[in-house]
Amino acid sequence: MTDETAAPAEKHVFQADVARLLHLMVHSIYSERDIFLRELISNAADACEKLRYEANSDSALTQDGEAFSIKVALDPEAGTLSVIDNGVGMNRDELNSALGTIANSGTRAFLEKMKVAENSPNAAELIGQFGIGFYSAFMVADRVVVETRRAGEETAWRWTSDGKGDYEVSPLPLGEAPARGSRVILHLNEESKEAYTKPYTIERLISEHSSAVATPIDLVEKPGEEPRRIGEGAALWAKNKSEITPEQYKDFYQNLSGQFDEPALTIHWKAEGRAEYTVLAFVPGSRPFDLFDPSRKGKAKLYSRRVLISKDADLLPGYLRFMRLVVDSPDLPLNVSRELVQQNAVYAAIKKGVANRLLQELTKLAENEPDKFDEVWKHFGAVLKEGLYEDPERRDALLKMARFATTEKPEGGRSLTDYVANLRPNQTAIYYIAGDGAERIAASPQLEGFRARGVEVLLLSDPVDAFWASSATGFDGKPFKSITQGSADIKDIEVTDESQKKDENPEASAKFVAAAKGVLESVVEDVRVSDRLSTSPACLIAPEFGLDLRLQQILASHGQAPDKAKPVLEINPAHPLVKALEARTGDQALFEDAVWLLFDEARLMDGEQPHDSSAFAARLIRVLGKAAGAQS
Ligand SMILES: Nc1ncnc2c1ncn2[C@@H]1O[C@H](COP(=O)(O)OP(=O)(O)OP(=O)(O)O)[C@@H](O)[C@H]1O
Repeated sequence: MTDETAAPAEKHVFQADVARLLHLMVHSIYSERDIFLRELISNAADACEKLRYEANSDSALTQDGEAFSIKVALDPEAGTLSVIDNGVGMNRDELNSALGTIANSGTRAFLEKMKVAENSPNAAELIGQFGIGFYSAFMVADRVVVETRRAGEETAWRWTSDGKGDYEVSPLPLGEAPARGSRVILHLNEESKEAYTKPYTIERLISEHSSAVATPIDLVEKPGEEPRRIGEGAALWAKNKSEITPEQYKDFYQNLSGQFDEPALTIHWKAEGRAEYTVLAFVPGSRPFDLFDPSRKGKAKLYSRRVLISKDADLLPGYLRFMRLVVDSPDLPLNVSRELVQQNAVYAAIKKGVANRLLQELTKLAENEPDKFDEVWKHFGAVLKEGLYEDPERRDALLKMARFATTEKPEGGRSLTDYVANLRPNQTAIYYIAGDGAERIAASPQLEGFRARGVEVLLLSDPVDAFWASSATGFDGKPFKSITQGSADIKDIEVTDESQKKDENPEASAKFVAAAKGVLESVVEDVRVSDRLSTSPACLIAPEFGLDLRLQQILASHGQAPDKAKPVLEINPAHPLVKALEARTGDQALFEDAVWLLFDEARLMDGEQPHDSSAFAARLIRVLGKAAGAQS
């Protein structure tokens, strides 16, 4: 016996967050308790994959020759269920850090989310997405014992807890310990005892939730019985497509992603040539919780001949990070560190090949099954659009599949190909307006002249839009043009809405514009007559060169304050107010107040504050007073 096995048991208190998680488990998400088995089997499979990897550089770790397997052992009399693996196991330090704290960032995110939705009906999905794993055992057990021995080590440990606040770690005599790996023994609570010691229930749960696990699973129905194989543990991706059922693909996806939805698209192929590799990839049916995580990391599982190299390889460009996939290549070296693998030439070739193929498949879906693709775009369009400025090489392919809300189709789903087919005579550009909130931008005065001419405008309300749209060169030979910047270029397009045809007096307008410019000189670059207004009296436009107004706003909301260029105020000469002001010469005070108010009103319509709030208030009161006939 070593000194350590003679040492007494150590008591530890759970980290505060673990205690909270355990409380939540038992009280809020109790109805989803079946999930515990999937979580424990997934940990057991991970432990096997970890050891398979480590054994590559140290074959002594698996010299006993025992094949990797997971056993689920039932003992109806004792009321226990055990999940036993011969994977990597844990030493004392690993045990303390893995099963006493919350090391996993997903679990932390889960706790945050549950703060908001304590009794959320979607708790099961949340559990799946955040992978709270091991602690879910306490939904069905009033005591959990983990007996574990790290492969290659001469000490073993027993971890015990009732999940109520603390846990104990004590040495486990080698005679009682597994040769390698872990036994997770659940002493089932009264409500769970019967259900989870019934072989057919367990078999059903395993086939529903764990059938795609890449390690064989055996069931021991009661003590002394021979193990019976119920999961073959074959890597699904290595099989022929024709041998795989849609159910199996779905199970695999759910295991891989931790989500409970149906995949929106399943892509499975084998590449041969410079690098040989197999890919099984899925577009999720809903948004994963960490889609907009600032790290923007993808989640590809990378294997070399079924040995897991990395659980979350950074294989995909950031804008494809929503995809879930497995890549297995015999050409990837196993004897270098995980970090170095990512600098390998074969890895680079795989990376390129995978991204190209995934985009091709998305394009195909957009062309052949537009309704299905619309759903994908609804969930992930905002992410895919990041590729428009990040990946110039694939920009055209991305533009082709992109879908937009437009003035013709505010609900979205419009492609640029359809937009271009709908160009009006003399229309030379693809027009867009970018900004916060689809409804707000759809109500922008800058759109009026375009609507009056039947010119379709893209309504871009994702924050990423202002970035790509200002750098993209065009589509199908037509440049993109912001309708809140520069001149409108739509004079030559015929007005289709008769009611919007203007009755103008160019001379009076020129005078009005010159005088208004004198008043607003300090705050605008120019004042001019507008082509783009039909019902509003005025609007603001960014000058031709410089940053688009909306891009300035978006940058400011991200804490970056670009040097703001002065805007241009455009006036609608056909508006009754402007006409009245043109006609009413001689009241300079009223004219100045009115011009300032027009300027501030245009700012308000753009979601900005008035230029000077107290001056704005004073002017408003003065003008209203005059209108009401108040004595000054
Ligand atoms: N059977 C096991 N063998 C070896 N280590 C294990 C086993 N079960 C759990 N662990 C360790 O405990 C840690 C915590 O497990 P838990 O299931 O809570 O989260 P996780 O598996 O890391 O996260 P996720 O569920 O997102 O994959 C694991 O990362 C692993 O280090």
